[in-house]
Amino acid sequence: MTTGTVHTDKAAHWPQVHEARNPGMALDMDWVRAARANRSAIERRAGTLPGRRSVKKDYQAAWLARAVSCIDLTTLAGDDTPGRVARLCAKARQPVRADLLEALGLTGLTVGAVCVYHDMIEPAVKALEGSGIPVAAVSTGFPAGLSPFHLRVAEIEESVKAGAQEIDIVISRRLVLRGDWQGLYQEMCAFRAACGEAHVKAILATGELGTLQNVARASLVCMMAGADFIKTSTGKESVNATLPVSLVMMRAIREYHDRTGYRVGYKPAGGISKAKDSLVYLSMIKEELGDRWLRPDLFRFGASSLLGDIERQLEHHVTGAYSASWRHAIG
Ligand SMILES: O=C[C@H](O)COP(=O)(O)O
Repeated sequence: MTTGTVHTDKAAHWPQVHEARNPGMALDMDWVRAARANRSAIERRAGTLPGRRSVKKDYQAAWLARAVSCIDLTTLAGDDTPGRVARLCAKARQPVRADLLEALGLTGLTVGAVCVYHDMIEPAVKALEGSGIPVAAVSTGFPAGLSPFHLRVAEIEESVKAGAQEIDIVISRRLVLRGDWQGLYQEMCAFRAACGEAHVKAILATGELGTLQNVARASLVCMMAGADFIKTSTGKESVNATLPVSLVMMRAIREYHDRTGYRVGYKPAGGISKAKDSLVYLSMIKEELGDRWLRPDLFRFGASSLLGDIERQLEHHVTGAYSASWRHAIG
C-alpha cells in the first residue's frame, strides 16, 4: 500500500477548519477501567508499520511539507537566550529555503508553533509577530512536574499572560502509577481552567507510566478533563515517543471521538529527528485517525532537530543531491 493520497496543495495553507474545542466531560470510571492494552498485539502491529507503509516518491515532498507544517519547533535548553529563540523563530517563519519551496511549487509554508520555556515566551512572541505562528510554552514544573501545585497553576497563568497561545503541561506521573484517576482528572481540570483560551497539551511522559494500559487510561482521563491535545513525552525521559505508545494514544483519541464527537489532537515528542520517521507517523495518523487529523490543529511533532533533516530531504528531492547537515543547522 502507498499513502500517496496527500497531494501538494501547491500552497501550504490548508483550508481552515474550525474544530469545536473539547469541553471535557465528567470522569467516567467505568470507561477508564475498561481501557486495556494488549502489549504483544500492539507491538506487533507497530513493528510492521515502518516496513509496510511507503509513500510514493512523487508524493514524498508533499508529505514532508505537511510534516513541516505540523512541527512544534522546540528549544528547551538551560542555555536558551533571546537571540537563539529569535533565530529559531526566523526559521519557523521560513522553515525551508525559498528556492526549494519555489521549485516545489509551495508557498506560505510555516511550522505549527514554536515551543519554549516560560522565560523565552516574550522574545518568541515578538519575533513571530504578524506571522500567525503561535508560541507554545512548556509548563507546570516541566519536565518532572513536581513543584507545588499552586505554583504549577500560577506558572500556566503567567505564561498565558506573557502571550503563549498553547500550554504544554506535564501530568503528575505518581497519580497514574498509584491509579489515582480522580486525582489526575482534578489536576488536569485545574490546568485546563488556568489555560483559559490557550489550548492545553497534556504531556503524559509515557516512558515513566509503566504500562501501555496506564497510557491508555491516562489518555482517556486527560481527554475527559478537557485536554486539547495529548502528547507523549517531554523529550527528557529516557524513553520518549514510540510507535506502540502512539498506537495506544491514537486509539484512545479515536474512541473518545466515537463516543463524544470531539476531536483531540496528538503530539508525539522526543527523539523524532529523521524525515523518514515523520512519514511513518503521518501514515499511522492517516490509518488510525483519518485525514482530518493530518493538519496542524490536530497533529504536531514535538521536535528540536527534525526540520533540518526534512529540509535536506526536500533539497534532495529538488536537486538530486544532499547538502551537508551544517547547512541546515537550525531545526
Ligand atoms: O517537545 C519536544 C521535545 O522536547 C523535543 O525533543 P527532541 O529534542 O528530542 O526533538
